[in-house]
Amino acid sequence: MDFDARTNTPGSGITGVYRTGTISIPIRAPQELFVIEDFYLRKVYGTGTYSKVIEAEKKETGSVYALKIMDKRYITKENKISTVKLERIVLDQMSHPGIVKLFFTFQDSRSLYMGLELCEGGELYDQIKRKVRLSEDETRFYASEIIDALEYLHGLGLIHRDIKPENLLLTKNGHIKIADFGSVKATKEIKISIPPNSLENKKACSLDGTSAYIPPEVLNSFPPTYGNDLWALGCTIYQMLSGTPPFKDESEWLIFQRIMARDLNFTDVFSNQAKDLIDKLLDPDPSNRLGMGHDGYATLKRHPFFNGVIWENVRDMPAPNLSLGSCTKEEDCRVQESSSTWNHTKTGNGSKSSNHQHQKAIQDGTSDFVASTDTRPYMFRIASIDSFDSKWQEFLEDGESIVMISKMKKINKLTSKKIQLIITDKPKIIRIDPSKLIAKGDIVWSYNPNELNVQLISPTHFKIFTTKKVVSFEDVKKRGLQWKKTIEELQRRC
Ligand SMILES: Nc1ncnc2c1ncn2[C@@H]1O[C@H](COP(=O)(O)OP(=O)(O)OP(=O)(O)O)[C@@H](O)[C@H]1O
Repeated sequence: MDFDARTNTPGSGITGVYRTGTISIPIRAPQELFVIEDFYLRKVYGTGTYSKVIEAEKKETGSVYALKIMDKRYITKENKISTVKLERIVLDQMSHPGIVKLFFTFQDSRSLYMGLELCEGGELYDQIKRKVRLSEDETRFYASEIIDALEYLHGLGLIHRDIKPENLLLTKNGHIKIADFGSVKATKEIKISIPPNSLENKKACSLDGTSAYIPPEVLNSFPPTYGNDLWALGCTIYQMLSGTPPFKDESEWLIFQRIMARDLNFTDVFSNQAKDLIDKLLDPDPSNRLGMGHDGYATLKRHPFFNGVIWENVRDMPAPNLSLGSCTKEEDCRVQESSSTWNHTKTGNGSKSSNHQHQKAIQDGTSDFVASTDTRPYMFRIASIDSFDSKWQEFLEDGESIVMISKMKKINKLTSKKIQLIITDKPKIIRIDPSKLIAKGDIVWSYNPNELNVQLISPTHFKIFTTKKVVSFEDVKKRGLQWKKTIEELQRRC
């Protein structure tokens, strides 16, 4: 990541240039030469798969931000560099009251930092949980603000791909801001500058998003469309009104079955208008969903559920009262403002933990936040992320990219072995011993499903059949279906 923070174009709001290959993208939020000690670190707002978000006050100015701290080791190990770059570039160029703002970035040897607009009201998810379910007026308010922001996002040619109540944050005044652009996808209609290759459909066959909000066409490996976000909006509106998402079950596998079967049930809490709106957003055909027609969002906004909403001034509507949690100061997990830096290793299973889980972990002493002192010279601490080569690159040929990668167990009759399974866009299925970093041989690729196919035994167990052998795997992250779909999609590309 090559960034010239000193380039300043007066009057344009542009404060620097992001260089990627031969392309230069003007950027507004500069990469600063800050260090973590420049901030008072306060409440932990949440943890993501490879990040934590902490309230941080800049000591010098008193300005308060949501500091998103991302673990470089994890980003490189899981091949997320391009994802993080795209999120940063996209956030930088958006300007809408319904989308969280990026103010600056900086980095040290361990982490990348994004200084984001703080959303003190927490997640919409917490509001739903605390109130059990939201009234139709409250739902209308939040849905209108989400639609306003989605219309802007789609108008720029971007698909969010992870719309859900956890990624819809609230300001202290109770207004919605869409956050977490880690799954964002640029379409061919893109109207902002993005790094080269971001349009390549490398991940078309991967299951991005959160299981309960994934639309059926994504489970069927179709490329993403704006319709993905409209399906997720339908699920979110359902969840606001009833307290739970429409497709829920004990495992991801069972949730997917319900989505595919469109097993949608409405209880008495739904008015006819709400039912009709949700039904039309959860249309199995993405091109039929409200908001996807030739007049774009107009039909969606005209739906009777939104009667009375003045779309031109949607952000001026009075927000519902926030139901605030009973966070005590002790739970606030305040951290000392000493010259500490943070050892932010990835959280256990990579899943997101809520503030409460995290605060409990801190009380239990099991938090993965450990104060430490980085004694390395400053120049080392501002090394660019591009200098951190992914350890898997050596197993790839020039120009070959990873489509999917998982750590799992290869099950033999009596034993099992840890293995890193990688599938590339070549396509090639590579097995690597993750501790010795030695290639354990490829699984012979074939475009013919009679010669290579995947059988799903359970969400965690799957077998890859080739003409020569059968290899059995256990993926504790339950990505068996994802592996099956990915292999099948790559076979279809032939
Ligand atoms: N600007 C913000 N203000 C307040 N809280 C925030 C902000 N951004 C994120 N959070 C909180 O931090 C949590 C983690 O956010 P983060 O973006 O790091 O993870 P994520 O990308 O949502 O997770 P994952 O990578 O697993 O999808 C969010 O769910 C949210 O509760």
